[in-house]
Amino acid sequence: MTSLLHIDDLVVDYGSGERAVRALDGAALTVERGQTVGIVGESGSGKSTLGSAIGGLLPGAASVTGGSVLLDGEDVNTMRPRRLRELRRERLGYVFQEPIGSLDPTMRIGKQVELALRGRGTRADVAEHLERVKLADPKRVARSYPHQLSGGMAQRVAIAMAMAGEPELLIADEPTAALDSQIREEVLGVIFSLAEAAGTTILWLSHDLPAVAKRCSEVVVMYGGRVVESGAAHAVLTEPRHPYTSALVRAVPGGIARGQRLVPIAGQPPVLHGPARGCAFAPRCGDALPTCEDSRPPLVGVGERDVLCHLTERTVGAGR
Ligand SMILES: Nc1ncnc2c1ncn2[C@@H]1O[C@H](COP(=O)(O)OP(=O)(O)OP(=O)(O)O)[C@@H](O)[C@H]1O
Repeated sequence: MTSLLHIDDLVVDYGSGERAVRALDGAALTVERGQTVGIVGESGSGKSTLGSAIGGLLPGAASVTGGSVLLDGEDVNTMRPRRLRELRRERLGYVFQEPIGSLDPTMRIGKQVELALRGRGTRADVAEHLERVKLADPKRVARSYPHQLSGGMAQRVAIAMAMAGEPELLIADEPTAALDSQIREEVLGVIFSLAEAAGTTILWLSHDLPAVAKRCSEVVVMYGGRVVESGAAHAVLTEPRHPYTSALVRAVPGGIARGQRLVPIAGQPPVLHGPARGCAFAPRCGDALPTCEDSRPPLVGVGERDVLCHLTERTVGAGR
């Protein structure tokens, strides 16, 4: 069966010419139906660019200069605009960090939810969708305008709208980053339980490793616009193979696995202009070999996971 999402060697630049920033430098990823996938990595690793590229939602400054994004076998990059709009409407849902941005400030919430139900929803349907995201007084919320809601309420509305069409794939780009810590868990709980009930696959872009370890079946670790390690979330985050994943895990206060000390990652993530010559993490990697600086690492399969690393290649064997 065709994978729900298959991204191969995806290259995205912001701007043009020598100063163009390479946000994705050959990103590769496969997501199967029903998985809950956490995409993690420091700021600038390319998570949001990847999330936007899936729905053809990259800003005007960005251009796809290589690779493919196959949704159920169809290439998003070469799709006609009409087909792309149809796909976004019928199969994809997006939730962003700032919920207010996804709501129309001039329209009552009830009307917006009704539109998300493609105009087929009655008042009772609208109230039911608002109730599902655990809004205390759905009728009052339906009569409100976006500016009358708190950030947490607005995010619940945005989730209700994204899930209204029961999408096959929900892309949640740091949906709780702008919310108070006590409601983060509740909002995540709403997203994951609605997705489970609807059979929706989740791609959650996050900085929160412990939360990803707790909620996701798979994890994808990004660095310098590439996926450097991916596999079952628990296995990858408790026994990382890539030096960058190890460093990220060690940097979590309290640690993903007990007994690990807090170790900040020294140095800064790269801003690439054109393809990285070798491994983008090499300048910050304590285990780097001479080859890491000038030869791009191969993807190595280790059991059920993939690791993009020369060291792993040396210890495990040939690349995929
Ligand atoms: N609109 C833009 N114009 C120019 N450069 C951009 C733009 N958006 C992103 N970039 C650059 O592309 C690279 C990848 O950024 P991206 O936002 O995809 O990473 P991220 O992992 O989502 O970061 P964060 O966690 O901070 O959201 C970074 O170097 C970033 O500065």
